[in-house]
Amino acid sequence: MSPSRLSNFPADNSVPASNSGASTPRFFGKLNASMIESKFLSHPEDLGVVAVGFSGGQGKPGVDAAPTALIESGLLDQLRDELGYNLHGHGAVHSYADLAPAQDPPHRGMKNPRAVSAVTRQIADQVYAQAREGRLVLTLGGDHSVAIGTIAGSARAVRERLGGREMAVIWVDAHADINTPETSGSGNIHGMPVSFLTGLAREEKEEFFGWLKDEHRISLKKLVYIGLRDVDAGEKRILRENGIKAFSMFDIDRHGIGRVMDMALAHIGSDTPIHLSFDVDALDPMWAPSTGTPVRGGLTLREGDYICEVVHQTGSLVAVDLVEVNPRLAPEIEMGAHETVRAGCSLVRCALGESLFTAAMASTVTSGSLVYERRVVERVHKYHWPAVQLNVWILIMLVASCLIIGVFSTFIQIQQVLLLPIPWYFPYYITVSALTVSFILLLLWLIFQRRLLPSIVMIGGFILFVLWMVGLIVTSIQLWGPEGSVSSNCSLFVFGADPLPTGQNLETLAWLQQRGICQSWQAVFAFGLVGAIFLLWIMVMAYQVFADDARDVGSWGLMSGV
Ligand SMILES: NC(=[NH2+])NCCC[C@H](N)C(=O)O
Repeated sequence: MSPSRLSNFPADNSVPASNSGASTPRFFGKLNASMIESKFLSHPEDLGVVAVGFSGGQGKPGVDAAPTALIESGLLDQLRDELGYNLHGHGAVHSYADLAPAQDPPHRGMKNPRAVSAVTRQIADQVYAQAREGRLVLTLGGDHSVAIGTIAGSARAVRERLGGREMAVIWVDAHADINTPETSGSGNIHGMPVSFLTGLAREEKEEFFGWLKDEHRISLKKLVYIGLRDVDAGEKRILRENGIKAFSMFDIDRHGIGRVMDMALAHIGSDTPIHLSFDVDALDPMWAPSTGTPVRGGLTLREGDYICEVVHQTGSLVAVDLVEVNPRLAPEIEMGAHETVRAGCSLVRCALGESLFTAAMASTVTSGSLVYERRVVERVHKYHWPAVQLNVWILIMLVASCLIIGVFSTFIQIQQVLLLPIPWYFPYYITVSALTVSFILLLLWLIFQRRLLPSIVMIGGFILFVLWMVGLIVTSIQLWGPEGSVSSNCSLFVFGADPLPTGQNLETLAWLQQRGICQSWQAVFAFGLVGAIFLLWIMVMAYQVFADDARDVGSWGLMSGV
């Protein structure tokens, strides 16, 4: 993070706001909004802009001045002149002063509940009105409570336009903002929007977010966090209990932003519209100091830009929020507000396709139909097999298989010596047992390679279980079947022989041999039964290992750093 990185900015961004449009080299002309084909927008070249000058979701004044600061720094001009969007609804920064209630005492501990509810309701309508037209919607906040409105509005429009389809949300933030009124320590609603949007927090009364209906809500399964590093205890519990996909700064350090985004987008899938809600405090205060709740150890500006770029490249983007820029804060940091606004502009331009514009201009080979394939995602699984149980299973199955092989090989020999035919199930059971031994060897090899996949174990276990059951049933029929059953012969002639032959003579030897055969039958049955049960057990074990993984990967399980 050398200061020289600052010089990476396009030159036009450092010129004072209002001339930035004029400073654009003329030959750029007006290009198509984006080189990426939009999957869900009918008018991707149209950008609905909602500028929200609202700060009631938290206590620090100034965040309501952000839209004006962003616009004055030339953001909208750049979107129109350089990225080629047709802007809609960008005429005014809304202050929602008319919605301020005369009195607004706390409700369930929430501060300014009536004001935030009324304003977000109005924002929902504004965003919906733009999104309904099949436009991309950009909301400039405001504090993060405004996302109650933006997401409610775009979720509703997506459902309506795309036949009830659900929308995913990528929430880039240092905070999870998923407190319920009851878990919140501050009472600030900018720490609660996600709980209202997912239905974790609910209210009947219209004036306290009772206007949020199912059509406005998003599923907890379609929510992905990126950049978390300051999560309240109650929020951690909510994330864990609901298995919410969350990539903390720890995950970004470990895997890198590239892999984290691959995993995040793989979770969402390529067939789901995406709403990107970007809180500028996800960036490290080094890049964005002027924000209400800065937390050190955040994203670099480049990482933030990258997130926006790859989300744009999916072609699934339907709406973008940029919130929590507060130009009045961090006056002690030289150019702090300017830098924060600049960072915000950079994020928005990336989300709206700037890098592609640059890439296409710079490339000598790409044409207008530049398409970025999303890389095939390789998910990292960490399966936790119960070591002791697995070892016991392997040992017992080995013993059972070897015993059955031994017994039936002996039986075959005996039949041969006695010149009797060999029944089919002798070689059958030997084959099944040999297969079991091979399966165990395969498992051992996979364990050694650290690639023991539950699916392999489940499929193998199931096939062997079926084969093994056939053997077990045939043995039972031989033992207790209707005619000349082994069991009754044994108890009658062998165990029940009266008097028991004794002494060193052929009769005694023959009796001993017969007793051995009878006992072998019993052992085969016993181990056949044990084997079948153990094969069931390994399938259950594999299923549990699989289920544990599904709960862990990429969700709170990876977030040991928070
Ligand atoms: N959007 C934000 N900056 N949120 C900060 C939330 C901080 C804290 N978790 C709270 O509930 O108050």
